[in-house]
Amino acid sequence: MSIHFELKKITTETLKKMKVSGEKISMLTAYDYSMAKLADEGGLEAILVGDSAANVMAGYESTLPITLDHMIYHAQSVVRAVKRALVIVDLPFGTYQSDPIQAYNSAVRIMKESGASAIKIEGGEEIKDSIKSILNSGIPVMGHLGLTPQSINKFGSFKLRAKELDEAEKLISDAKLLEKLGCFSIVLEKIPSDLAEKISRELSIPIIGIGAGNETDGQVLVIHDLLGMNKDFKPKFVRKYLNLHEEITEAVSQYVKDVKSKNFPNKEESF
Ligand SMILES: Nc1nc(=O)c2c([nH]1)NC[C@@H]1CN(c3ccc(C(=O)N[C@@H](CCC(=O)O)C(=O)O)cc3)CN21
Ligand SMILES: CC(C)C(=O)C(=O)O
Ligand SMILES: [Mg+2]
Repeated sequence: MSIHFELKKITTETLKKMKVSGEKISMLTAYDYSMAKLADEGGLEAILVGDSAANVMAGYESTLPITLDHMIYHAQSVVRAVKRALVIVDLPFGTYQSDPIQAYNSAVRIMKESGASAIKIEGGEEIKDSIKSILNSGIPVMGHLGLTPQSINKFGSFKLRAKELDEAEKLISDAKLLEKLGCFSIVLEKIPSDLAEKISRELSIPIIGIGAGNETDGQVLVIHDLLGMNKDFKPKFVRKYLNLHEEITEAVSQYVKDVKSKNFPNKEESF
């Protein structure tokens, strides 16, 4: 299969134009050089260095433990691989909520040390001063509303968000606020499809959904989920395009067999 898209760097403006023209935006996560290269060559518009690295890369139960230093390390690896996609980096838990100066310092470190093009930040009204201060320094900001995993200890579960009217109204007003502040895009996670559709229609910035139906302006998934690398994580919103868990464990056990039987290495593989 050949790469038939234009090899031109995607910008936040490209995503805004795609919304206007009705072309859907595809985004996946990546945390390391090899996977980011594959993702970029597959033709994604955006690559998210998600704080889901805490789960996927480091095996933590939640996204809370990952540090700014860890996120910068992942972002540096991804930036070295990517030629075309827009690289966006999650601000991790505890690096932006206390005040606008903390948020500014964290976002500036990511941009300075990784070379990424934008940051993503979880929350609405509560963190508006932090978002403003990042935007004021010229850093593009992507919002993230609905199921915000850094607040899992407040929510208590990964259940559908904004099912009830009061939470849906708060989400709509938060989304409008993020647009007004100047965010270039918003991720909506695990909310009813009709609510995500309404917000996508009412706002002029691109809305990227995960578990938010197919009427948003684009979609995002964790790449390991789409590749079927983790047997145990299968929420309803994931579509598995490969079953790499099976492929890889089978390859490894074939290798084990070959080593034990001295089938590997053979003459051609030896000096
Ligand atoms: N591998 C991976 N994929 C993700 O999409 C992801 C992460 N990790 N880590 C950070 C957050 C956490 N996310 C999550 C986690 C769980 C559900 C979820 O639906 N969990 C349950 C249902 C929980 C319930 O209804 O009570 C499930 O069906 O697996 C959704 C998003 C999304 N993010
Ligand atoms: C699932 C996406 C939106 C995310 O925030 C992450 O991977 O950290
Ligand atoms: Mg995240």
